[in-house]
Amino acid sequence: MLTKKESISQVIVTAAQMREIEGRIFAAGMPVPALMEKVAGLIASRIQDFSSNFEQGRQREQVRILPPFPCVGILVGPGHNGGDALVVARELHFRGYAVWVYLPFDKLKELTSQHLQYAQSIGIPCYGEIEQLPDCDVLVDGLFGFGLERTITDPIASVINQLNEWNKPIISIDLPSGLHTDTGEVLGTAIRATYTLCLGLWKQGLLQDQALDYVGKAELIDFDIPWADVQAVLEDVPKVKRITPATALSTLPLPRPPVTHKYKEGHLLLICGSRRYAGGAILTALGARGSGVGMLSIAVPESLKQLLVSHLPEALVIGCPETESGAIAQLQLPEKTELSSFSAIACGPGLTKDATSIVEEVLASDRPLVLDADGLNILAQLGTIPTLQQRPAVTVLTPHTGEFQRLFPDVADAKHDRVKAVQEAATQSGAVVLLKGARTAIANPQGSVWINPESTPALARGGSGDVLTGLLGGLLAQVANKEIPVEDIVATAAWWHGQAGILAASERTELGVDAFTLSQYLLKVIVGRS
Ligand SMILES: NC(=O)C1=CN([C@@H]2O[C@H](COP(=O)(O)OP(=O)(O)OC[C@H]3O[C@@H](n4cnc5c(N)ncnc54)[C@H](OP(=O)(O)O)[C@@H]3O)[C@@H](O)[C@H]2O)[C@@H](O)CC1
Ligand SMILES: Nc1ncnc2c1ncn2[C@@H]1O[C@H](COP(=O)(O)OP(=O)(O)O)[C@@H](O)[C@H]1O
Ligand SMILES: [K+]
Repeated sequence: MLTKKESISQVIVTAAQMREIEGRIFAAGMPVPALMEKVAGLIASRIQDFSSNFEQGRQREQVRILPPFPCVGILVGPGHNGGDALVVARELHFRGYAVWVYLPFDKLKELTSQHLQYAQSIGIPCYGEIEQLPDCDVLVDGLFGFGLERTITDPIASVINQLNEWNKPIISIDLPSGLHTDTGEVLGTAIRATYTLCLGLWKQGLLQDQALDYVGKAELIDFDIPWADVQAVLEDVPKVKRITPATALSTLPLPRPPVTHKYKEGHLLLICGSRRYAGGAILTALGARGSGVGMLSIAVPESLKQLLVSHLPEALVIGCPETESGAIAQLQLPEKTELSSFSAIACGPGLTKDATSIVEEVLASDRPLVLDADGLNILAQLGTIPTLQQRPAVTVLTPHTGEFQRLFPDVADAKHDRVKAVQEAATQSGAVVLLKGARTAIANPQGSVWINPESTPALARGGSGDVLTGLLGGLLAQVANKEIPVEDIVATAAWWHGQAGILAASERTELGVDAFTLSQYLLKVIVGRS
């Protein structure tokens, strides 16, 4: 059972949903100015943390950017994001900071205008021209929040560009001004934040790949939104959620029952590799090993059998007849073994496109199936995505953006709105779809989405996807008979994979996480945590 705090930290909303949730809070009697006061008070305290902890040595990593009592420049927009910023300015002023306000707008919302009047009355300098601005240590960005709907044009666009060029740390309130709240698209131009303090609930745009260059380090400022209001608004819509450690760890097949045997702990069949791509088969198998799966069988071309045995002595390696090009020509399973003997099948890494008949064969099986890499390219060529709906077991597709576009050419651009794209692909295909990226997104056919909120560019490296395929196949095999939604298992694999990358990068730098090393870090992620 998740605590309320954990549940809140999973929720992802669009601007329209956030507005509806806030509308309910106001309708229930919470005054708008009181909520702004509460939220901005929390922001001011967090900013104070960033500098005061510098002396106390707490949260060192977060505060390295700010000296004690930095001079703070506050950027104020016309709406309530600007209102928040003015309350922050007032609070920091009273707490002893040197503060100035920059307000490049004439027309303000009523509440924002009142806060401006008061800020001026207590002597906070307010400027309207960028040329007038004094130096400062940090900028607080309250230009636009979730109310931004139109493209930013000059003169504000050029103001934002100039402020970015100052190269100061910038703390954005709610989201970096200029980003679309839902898609993360840059609307003309946007503030490049060092930190984003997202208010109340995670905004979807902050978890879209195209926003990440602007978001910096993001954290949630929880201002006690009643859970009942969140539920009421999100009740009938497909949920978009962040994968958190609590949910991922609770999906792991741990602890094992005391009385069990290897086949009860899942039997995974991997079908991978070719003479040309031998390494992909090894990496996939190492990913599967990392999952703890009870029994691992690996079908590879005959000429790769010895190589696989030498790397994975515990696996049953099945050498298959090969095509002239060195791809698997035919699945030759051991006697009395059928595809239906396995708990799950993962197929694709390193196959080449010459293994078409193999992909057809696994698609015709009644087993949970993960298709990746050439498995996906072959599926796209076969044009049989519509038949996935009729498979008696789940199909999981794990494309990167290129593979995604080949598989789903009529789904709107996967670069523009990855959440919508992955939802459409899953609904269209009846498969669970994992769209790889910096913020990997996973959707089920009903449109529910998980997003992995943490990863590392260290994973942008050949072979790391193979490790994920093996890990995912191994997890699926272990929990195939349990009542866990498949998308939760896929999300757990994505989280585990990302965390292994983060851990490896923290010890070895982002250049030190080759795919083999990544596979060796899988175990370290869960030791002591589950
Ligand atoms: N609801 C609450 O009380 C709470 C809300 N909170 C805070 O409020 C924020 C949302 O506030 P918001 O709705 O006022 O919108 P916001 O993001 O400040 O900007 C909209 C303004 O910008 C203007 N504008 C738009 N596009 C433009 C463009 N391209 N170029 C120029 N102008 C443009 C637009 O003007 P208009 O469209 O009317 O011309 C409008 O005036 C939210 O992110 C959070 O920080 C928290 O305090 C918690 C309580
Ligand atoms: N910039 C990034 N940040 C975080 N994760 C990334 C990034 N780039 C790639 N990844 C992850 O690395 C993996 C790459 O997989 P893939 O493209 O299939 O590689 P390969 O086919 O070489 O194994 C995916 O899990 C993806 O989510
Ligand atoms: K902002």
